[in-house]
Formats: sequence, C-alpha cells, structure tokens
Amino acid sequence: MVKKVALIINPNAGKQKLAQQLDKIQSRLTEIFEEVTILQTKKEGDGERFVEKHAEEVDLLIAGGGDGTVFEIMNALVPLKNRPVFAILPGGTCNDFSRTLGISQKPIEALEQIIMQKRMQVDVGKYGENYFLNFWGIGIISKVAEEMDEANKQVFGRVSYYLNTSRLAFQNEAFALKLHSEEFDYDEKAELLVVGNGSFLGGIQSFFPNADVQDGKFDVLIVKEAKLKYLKKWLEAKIQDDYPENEKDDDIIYFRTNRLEVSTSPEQNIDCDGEFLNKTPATIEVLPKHLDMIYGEME
Ligand SMILES: Nc1ncnc2c1ncn2[C@@H]1O[C@H](COP(=O)(O)OP(=O)(O)OP(=O)(O)O)[C@@H](O)[C@H]1O
Repeated sequence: MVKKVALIINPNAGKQKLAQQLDKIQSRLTEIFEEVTILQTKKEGDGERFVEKHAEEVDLLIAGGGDGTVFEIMNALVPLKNRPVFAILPGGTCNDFSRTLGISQKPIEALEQIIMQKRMQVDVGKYGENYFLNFWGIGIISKVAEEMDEANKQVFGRVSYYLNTSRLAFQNEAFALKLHSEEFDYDEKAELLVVGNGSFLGGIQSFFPNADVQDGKFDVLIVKEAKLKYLKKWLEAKIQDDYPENEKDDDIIYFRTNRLEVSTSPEQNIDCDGEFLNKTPATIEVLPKHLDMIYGEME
C-alpha cells in the first residue's frame, strides 16, 4: 500500500512547466495519499541529497523534471537497499524514459497515471558507479550533445537533436573500438556505439523502437561509418518492427547482451542518458528488473 509519497521537483525544468501546476499537483496528491512531501530543488545535487534523506522513508518517490533531474534522482535511488516505487512526472524537453513507460507528456494526465499505480520491474544500465535508463553511447551521440548549445535546445527542442545528428555525421571521426561480450566481439574502427535500455532517445523512438525494459538485455548498435547512406539505414531501421536477431552486415551491427566491455583509441567521452560523466574504457552491465516503476499506456 502506498501511503507516504515524496515528489522531488525541479521547478526550473522545461520552462517551469511543472512549477506552474504545482499547487494542483500537490492538492491532488494529498487527496489520494496519507502523507505527501514536496521537495523543490534549487540547484544540481539537491535531487541526490533529497533521495538520500527521504527515499527510504517513503513508499512512492516521484521525480518531477526533465531528463537531467530524473538522471540525478535515479542515480541516487538505484544503489539504495530499500527502494520505494519510482515514478516520473515529465517536465523537460525529451523525458525519454517516461515515454518508454507510456507516461503522458501532459503533467496532470501523467499524475493521474501515477495515481493509478500500475507497476512494472524495469532493467537499469550500470557502468562503474553510474546508472542509466535510456542509453549509453560513444561517438556521434556524444558529439551531438556536446555541440548542441542550450539556446538551440530550447528553440528546437527534440528536433534539434536530429538536426544536429545529421549535420555532425559528416564531421565525425572514427575511433578504434574493442568490444567484448558473450554474444559478440568487435575489434575495428567505428563511429558510433549505442547501448540501449529504453526505446526513446532525444524524445523520439530512434534506435531501438522495440526495446524491452524487462528482458535483462541491452540492445547494442555499432555503426562503422556514419555517412548519409548509413544514416538512412538507421532511419529505416527505426520504422521496422524489429531488428533481426544478431544482424551483422558491413556497416551496421546489432546484437543483444547483458554485459559488455568497451575500450577505444583515442578515449571517447561517454554520453549516458544525455549526461557526460566519464571517458572510455568502460564495462556496462544490466541490473535486471532493478526498479519498481509506474507505467502508463503501453502497447
Ligand atoms: N531549481 C533549479 N534551477 C536550475 N537548475 C536546477 C534546479 N534544480 C535542479 N537543477 C539542475 O538542472 C539540470 C537540468 O534539469 P532538467 O534536465 O531536468 O531540465 P531541462 O534541462 O529543462 O530538461 P531537458 O533536459 O529535458 O530539456 C539538472 O542537472 C538539475 O540538477
């Protein structure tokens, strides 16, 4: 039974989309649950501190904000022993994992879905002491995020992500990639490696439209050369029902695994759910069904 609820909200996320409706959100939550605590972040790091202080005392923890806020809260929540049910109240531009879970992008509708408390156990990606819900990537992905300035992000929102992808594809440099997994080994040049958990990236179902967040596996995509014809291939793959199991052709390699070791030369920045934290090498593994999360409308 969910009685105690904490909502950690970043009031500045997504042009204050959630903050404007906070009174409504708070009164609806207090109508339903016995004890409701609203915690507003003021700066980076507050979300983490709130989780450490309150998460183990509540039955349901709601992260309200954009992907940055969710990332910070989730990273503090995953290592805890007694984890409450976790939900995302989307308030940013992309809100990728909330989309994977079929949560509405309209705050009040999303709140009603959270109140319904449909729950599922979802996989979490781990590398070092960091965790991700959507994806882990090196190559083009990092460059896209690195070069996307804030102003551009605000104006174009998720579209800019893809504008940038195609623009940058032609400026990208290949790197030597060594990848080891039980299913597949690779030791050649590459321009992009994406390890996916969720199905959304940059607000759209891009690389792995059919990713299953409960299968205990990552979807892994290696693109050797990110030229126009390969970009076209990604986009085509995007609308396919599924990638063939272990498809390996000359330019695009796709497989599933629950653990992989990656090293590169030169070292590459790692983009983890849109955040930059480390550089390669890295070992990435699945924590199967690690978080108990609220979902909405799923096909
Ligand atoms: N009150 C605050 N004011 C400014 N920044 C904050 C505040 N609280 C938290 N932050 C930091 O702001 C960063 C960005 O937040 P978030 O990604 O949620 O919003 P956004 O950038 O509007 O959304 P999106 O990334 O989807 O566009 C987070 O890393 C978070 O740590």
